[in-house]
Amino acid sequence: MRGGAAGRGAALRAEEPGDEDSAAAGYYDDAPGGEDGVLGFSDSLNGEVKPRILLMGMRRSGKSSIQKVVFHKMSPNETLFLESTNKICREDVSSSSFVSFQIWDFPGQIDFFDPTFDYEMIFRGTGALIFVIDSQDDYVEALSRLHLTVTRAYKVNPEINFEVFIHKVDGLSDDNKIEKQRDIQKRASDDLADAALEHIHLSFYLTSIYDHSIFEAFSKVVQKLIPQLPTLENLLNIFISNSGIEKAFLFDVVSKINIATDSSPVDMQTYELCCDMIDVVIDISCIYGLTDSEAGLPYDEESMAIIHLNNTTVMYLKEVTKFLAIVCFVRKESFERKGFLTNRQSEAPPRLIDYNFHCFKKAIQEVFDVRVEVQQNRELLSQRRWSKLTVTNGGPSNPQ
Ligand SMILES: Nc1nc2c(ncn2[C@@H]2O[C@H](COP(=O)(O)OP(=O)(O)OP(=O)(O)O)[C@@H](O)[C@H]2O)c(=O)[nH]1
Repeated sequence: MRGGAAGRGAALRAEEPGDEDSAAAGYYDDAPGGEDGVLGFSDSLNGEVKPRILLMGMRRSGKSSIQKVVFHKMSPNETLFLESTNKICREDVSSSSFVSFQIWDFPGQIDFFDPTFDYEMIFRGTGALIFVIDSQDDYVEALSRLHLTVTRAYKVNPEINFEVFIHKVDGLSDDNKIEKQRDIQKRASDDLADAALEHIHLSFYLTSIYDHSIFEAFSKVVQKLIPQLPTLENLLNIFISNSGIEKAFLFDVVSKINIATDSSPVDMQTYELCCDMIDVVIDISCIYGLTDSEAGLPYDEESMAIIHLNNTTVMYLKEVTKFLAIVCFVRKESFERKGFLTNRQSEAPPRLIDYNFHCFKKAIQEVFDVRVEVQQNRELLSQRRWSKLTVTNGGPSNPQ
């Protein structure tokens, strides 16, 4: 590895979920503020509205494991010791400028008829519903649960993206995986067709926490919730075509969620290499980049790494924002191409890729600034509406 992962001390973390084990009994803790990461439903619509991703499915299907592996860097083997979830656990993920959402982990077998379970309130603010099916288990009951959940949720909020994770496929042969997916997909669509709801779209993914498939699937779920996705893709396309890059990914460094990529096809191996490179950078920086007094993950504007592979391809990682990194695959000759010459003879011209990256980073910052501005305007507007409402309802300017 050349270059270095030299970033220091930047705060980089998904918000801690709180301790689920300490949650109160019942489906949820309805104390305002939702202590311990367990939602207080009474305050669920207050504050910043973040898209909600729900993790649902049968008991022991792997919901909590998915959350722990993707967002808490838990090693897959450790999930063997996870206790069963017995109430809804909410976690805020605000790790990047573009990725900001809440994950709600549900206990298996939620009872929709339980009066304490206000499913309308939950589904109303939901962006994506991930239904996890254990592929190593009998899935007949899971499919009827999926049908019930989807139809209920759709009635309340037809905008929800329905994502089905056919999970734990690590124990299956390739043929078996395809066969299971085909069967589950067919049965789920038939159930919807029987209820005259064939227009509800379900997306299916084969996942396992023991490889990168879970990160890839989660990335696709999250990408659908990023309104700026087409802009990001466009910027990546411009960047790669002007720099001779073959493939570029924008990653959230903490979760290794791929926020966006250029429009050329993605293959699993490339994706895995990117994840490995992020791990290398963060791990090396953690060990050698921090002094004793510093805490947290060492990642900042100086973080970068260059790895020369043995097939004349170069991997190039660079910090884009506090939480995002770009990872590119570029041929050696394109990587070494120089940009324009400066007026000063003594100065070596910069690498083209570095110069173009600089422009790309600026453009991303602008997209982010617009997002912040829109959010601020929205907040201002709702504040004005709110104050108008309170004045009209009994304030001094009430004409009656
Ligand atoms: N082989 C395999 N096992 C998995 C995978 N994901 C989770 N598991 C195992 O499945 C078991 C149940 O996982 P949990 O995450 O506790 O399941 P859950 O859906 O949250 O369960 P409840 O909280 O009871 O609803 C654990 O022993 C995990 O190690 C996977 O991808 N492959």
